[in-house]
Amino acid sequence: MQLTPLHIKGGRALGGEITVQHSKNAALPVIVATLLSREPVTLHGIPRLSDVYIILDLMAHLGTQHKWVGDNSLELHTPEIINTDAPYALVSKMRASFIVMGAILARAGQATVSMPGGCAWGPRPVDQHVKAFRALGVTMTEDGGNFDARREGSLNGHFVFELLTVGGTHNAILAAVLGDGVVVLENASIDTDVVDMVEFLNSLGADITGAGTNIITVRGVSALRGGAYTVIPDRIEAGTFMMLAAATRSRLRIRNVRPDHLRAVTAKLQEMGVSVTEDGSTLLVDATAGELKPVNVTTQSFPGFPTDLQPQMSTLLATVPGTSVVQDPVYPDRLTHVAELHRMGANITVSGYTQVIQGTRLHAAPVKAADLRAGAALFIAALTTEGETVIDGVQYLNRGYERLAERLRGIGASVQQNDLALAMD
Ligand SMILES: CC(=O)N[C@H]1[C@@H](OP(=O)(O)OP(=O)(O)OC[C@H]2O[C@@H](n3ccc(=O)[nH]c3=O)[C@H](O)[C@@H]2O)O[C@H](CO)[C@@H](O)[C@@H]1O
Ligand SMILES: C=C(OP(=O)(O)O)C(=O)O
Repeated sequence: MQLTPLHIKGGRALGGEITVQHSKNAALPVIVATLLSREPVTLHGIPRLSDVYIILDLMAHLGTQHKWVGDNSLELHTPEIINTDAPYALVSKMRASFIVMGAILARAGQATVSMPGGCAWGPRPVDQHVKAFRALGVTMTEDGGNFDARREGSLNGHFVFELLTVGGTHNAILAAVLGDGVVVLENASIDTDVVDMVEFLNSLGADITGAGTNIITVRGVSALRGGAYTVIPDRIEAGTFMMLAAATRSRLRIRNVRPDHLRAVTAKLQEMGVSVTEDGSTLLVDATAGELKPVNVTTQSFPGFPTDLQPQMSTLLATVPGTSVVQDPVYPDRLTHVAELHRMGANITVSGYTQVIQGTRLHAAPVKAADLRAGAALFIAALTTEGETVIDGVQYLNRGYERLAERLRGIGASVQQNDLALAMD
């Protein structure tokens, strides 16, 4: 859905407190994982985001009935899988939806899922998903832009991922939960979103051990029961607000945080001279005292510095005097924020996946988000500048930040939008 642009006037410090939503990237696989149970499941902490509506559309096609209960709780029930395909029209809207393959395969024995294709910042390969399925006994064929997966019996065996993949680990676990086989995944992702999905599945009766380590063992069970679960807080949204506080030289109290999910981010901000204090599930970020220092940042899989915070960090560093170097080997083409920041006066030179950033004072300009975290980078940049910045491409922000304009206004930001309505279910 096309949304009207955000009009942001910045250049002044923000203050007060902001509450972080629950995690988009944990909620999506947990929602998909409900496909494995015939019983009703209630999920709490589901952010009202366009990505969530897209996955719910896809699941409705597969046979899931859903009902929102209050603002952020969702009842889901999949008594039967009524279709075993995930068509291009639905998968292409959100590449992460490829993990429905594992869940459909587990429940129905066969799945046909459209190839996810590339995205605004480069290729999003699924070769590791496919290799894992094959190694575990699934017959995989490719035809007409679709992957077809079939299993005769239960999944069984070992697979060593060639690289750390969050979605690949989700997919392989989902495929192995039901049945009587034993699957061992080595070099598995230790990401918080993998751990959250496993804790959810185990709460329904799955038998998965080792989540949060590089070796995950899935022992098949005959069926899952229903239940209720609350998704973890969104560490990427929390990190975005931490960088917003630093970039606007503000003092912000950020609530509903798992500080242990943000250690790499906290350490980098502290290295820059930002004060970050933990108090239970609250972080106090204070960038009001003294000049900030430039730093070098390289993205890594969890627990390293997340690629999903790279554009926001690059923007913060674009405001810090001196030279910083930011490298994103996880997604080497994730650079759509750079040309837009240039329009705002940023001094960033790009070579491969390396940005060399000379800090300066940014100025307002009309800009356009081409993807979600580039959009986050732009609202941070806008809030550092005097004058009015108009940000187009707001539909990308609605993929990941719930009621953004309203919540930014709550910490003193001047953010206007004529039509903030999200697509409703
Ligand atoms: C909805 C969701 O949770 N998305 C997140 C998830 O995406 P996603 O799960 O798609 O990302 P992966 O962890 O799979 O990707 C990590 C790296 O592995 C590569 N790769 C991945 C799979 C594969 O089969 N082959 C391959 O080469 C990717 O190109 C990338 O370089 O983790 C990414 C990395 O933390 C985040 O940026 C995304 O926000
Ligand atoms: C890139 C992201 O999501 P996706 O993997 O769905 O594109 C993100 O959350 O920053």
